[in-house]
Amino acid sequence: MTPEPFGARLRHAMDTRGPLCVGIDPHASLLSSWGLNDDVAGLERFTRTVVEALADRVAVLKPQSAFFERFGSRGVAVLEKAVEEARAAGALVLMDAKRGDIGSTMGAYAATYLDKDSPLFSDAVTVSPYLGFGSLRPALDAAEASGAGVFVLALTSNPEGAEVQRATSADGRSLAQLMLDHMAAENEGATPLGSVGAVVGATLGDTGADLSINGPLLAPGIGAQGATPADLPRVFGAAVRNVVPSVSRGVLRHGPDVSGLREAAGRFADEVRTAVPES
Ligand SMILES: O=c1ccn([C@@H]2O[C@H](COP(=O)(O)O)[C@@H](O)[C@H]2O)c(=O)[nH]1
Repeated sequence: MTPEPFGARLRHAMDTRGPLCVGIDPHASLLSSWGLNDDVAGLERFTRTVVEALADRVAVLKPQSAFFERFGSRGVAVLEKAVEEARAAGALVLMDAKRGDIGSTMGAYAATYLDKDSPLFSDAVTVSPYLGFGSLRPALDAAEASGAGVFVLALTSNPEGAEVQRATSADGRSLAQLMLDHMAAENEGATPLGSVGAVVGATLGDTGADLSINGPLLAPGIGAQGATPADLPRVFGAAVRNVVPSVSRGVLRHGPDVSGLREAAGRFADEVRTAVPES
C-alpha cells in the first residue's frame, strides 16, 4: 500500500494541533539548569520529560541529533527511544541532522532516517543541499517511498549563512533561490502540501526570496535566537500558512516541570495563532 505522504500528514497535524514545532536540544547548560548531570542518565531523563510533556500536543518534535551523538552509542540509543515514543504519542518527528554528502553516501543517510526498518526512522529529516541539490536524490526518493519528508536548508537563521546562501549562482539567482526553485519543482502538483520542505530562519526579516515552494517552511530562530512569532508574516509573506515555527531553548528552559514545558509551548502556540490567524 502507498503510504500517506508526509506533506499530507503534516498539513493534518498543523490543522488539528497548530503548526508549532518544539526542538529537543539537550544542551549541557539545560541539563544543569534542570538539576541533571551532563551524562547519559541526565540526557535520558531530559528527553523523556520533553516527550512526555509535548508529544501528545504539538504537531512536530525536532530532536537535534548532535546533542545525542555527543554521548556516543548510548546517546543514540536515547534518541531512538525518543523517536519511537514521540511518534507513538502522535507527534511527527523531524530529525534535525542536517546531512549532506555525495549521492552514494547520501544513500546511507537516507537508509538511516528514511527507511521504515531503521531504528532512527523519522517522519522527516533535515538535509544540506550545498553539495548540489542533485546529491539529495537518494534522500528524496527514499522519503517518497516511505511517506516521509525532507527539509532542505535554504536560508538558515544564523548570520553566517548569508555568505553562502545569498551568493549569486551562474544564472543570476541566489544559491538559496536556486535551491528553493528545486524544491518547488519536487513539490509540483502535490496536494494539500508537498513533502519537500525548506528551512528558512525566522530571524531574517524580509528575505526577498520566492518561498512559494508548495511545501512546508520550517522556521527556526524563535526564542533564544531573538525572533518571535510576530515576525512570521514579514519573513514569509503569502507563504506564511505553510510555516512550521520552531523553538527549542525558548521552551526547554521552562523545564524540568512538565507543566512548565506545556505552558511555555502553549504560550508560543498562542502567539503564533495571533500572528498567523489563518494557521
Ligand atoms: O537555520 C537553522 C536551522 C536549524 N536550526 C536548529 O534549530 C534549533 C534552534 O534552537 P533554539 O534553541 O531555538 O535556538 C537548533 O537545534 C539549531 O541547530 C537553527 O537554529 N537554524
